[in-house]
Amino acid sequence: MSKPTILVTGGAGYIGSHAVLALHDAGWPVVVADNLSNGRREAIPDGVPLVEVDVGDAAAMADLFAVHPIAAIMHFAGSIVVPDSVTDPHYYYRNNTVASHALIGAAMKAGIKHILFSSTAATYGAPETVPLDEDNPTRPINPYGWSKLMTEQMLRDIAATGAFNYGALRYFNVAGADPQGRSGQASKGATHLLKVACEAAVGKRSHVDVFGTDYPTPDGTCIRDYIHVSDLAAAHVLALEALIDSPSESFTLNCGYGRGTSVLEMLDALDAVNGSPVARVMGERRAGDPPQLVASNRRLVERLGWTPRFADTATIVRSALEWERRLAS
Ligand SMILES: NC(=O)c1ccc[n+]([C@@H]2O[C@H](COP(=O)([O-])OP(=O)(O)OC[C@H]3O[C@@H](n4cnc5c(N)ncnc54)[C@H](O)[C@@H]3O)[C@@H](O)[C@H]2O)c1
Ligand SMILES: O=c1ccn([C@@H]2O[C@H](COP(=O)(O)OP(=O)(O)O[C@H]3O[C@H](CO)[C@H](O)[C@H](O)[C@H]3O)[C@@H](O)[C@H]2O)c(=O)[nH]1
Repeated sequence: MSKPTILVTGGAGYIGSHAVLALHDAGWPVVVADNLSNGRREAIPDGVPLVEVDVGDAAAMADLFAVHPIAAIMHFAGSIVVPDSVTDPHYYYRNNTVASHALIGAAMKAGIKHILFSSTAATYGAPETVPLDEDNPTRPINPYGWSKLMTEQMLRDIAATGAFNYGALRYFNVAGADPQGRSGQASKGATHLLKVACEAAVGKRSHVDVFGTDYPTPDGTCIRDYIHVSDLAAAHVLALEALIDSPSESFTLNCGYGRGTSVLEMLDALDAVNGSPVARVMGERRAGDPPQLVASNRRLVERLGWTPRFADTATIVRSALEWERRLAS
């Protein structure tokens, strides 16, 4: 039987483009909705239609749904920089929460029955203990985390009426690039640690700043759970299948490896792969950074049968560096 068509919002962006590749590789028809505010047309494979649209524009989304027979939505579109959400919370609530509300309304009118949502470990705030399972209290410490948690709440309440089922995937720190070199992180003004460090490795920056060396961690720098973007994309395909197979069940799942890596450990791994050290400047803490975020992925593995393929830190770093070299060449 042929597969139904999936709408990927934000499919021209970093993670969304990897999900588009995973769907496309597995034979799912895909349509991308992206306003290209932070995405790249080149990230979308040939043959996949791109509709340039703001997902918060309900009328434009209704037009899209009238033209394309969409069975399910993977909703990646949104704004992602935590410090920006602190300086401009109004914009973050608009582009994340309000736009999602409009998209959900248009999807309901079009009779779409499955929504997979990009949520975040930022919904947990600054937890006292790790690893975190999905029942940990959600107490965001920045507007970005709140904007995502509010969207989760809308989905939960509306799904309870039977309108659709949904999956909320709470990503931990997404890193790396497509092992075949077809996509990677390309946005300008990058702020993510490995991306910034790879830019320094290829000479686009003079150094990488280490934000805080006095955290209560073994080496004093923050600990995160870095997940390879292609493993995350594979989890999305499994989650989509679960939503379609069990239309009365919704779920919230952490996406990480259950492994903590400090900032310095990540930079050491890059130096090893690069073969020469990237200059580091030890600096002050960055506002809003929790000391540690590590996932328990027990539910993800049990619920979806997810098996990571690219978890090795050197593999993550190598793919990110190769992509950065490709961008620089
Ligand atoms: N990168 C991470 O580590 C991380 C971690 C947790 C959650 N997430 C979530 O994953 C999703 C994707 O993140 P990413 O890192 O790929 O970011 P990204 O900026 O590369 O991709 C987001 C895409 O959405 C598009 N977009 C933004 N607002 C839009 C709008 N209103 N209408 C249409 N398109 C719009 C952008 O043009 C871009 O292509 C986001 O929702 C983000 O919050 C990311
Ligand atoms: O140049 C840099 C960039 C980052 N860091 C440090 O590296 C760690 C990771 O920072 P990132 O900016 O790469 O990622 P965050 O942990 O801040 O946030 C990411 O993961 C979160 C969930 O864990 C959210 O989902 C968010 O959207 C996503 O950007 C932090 O301790 C940060 O202080 C540096 O030392 N130098």
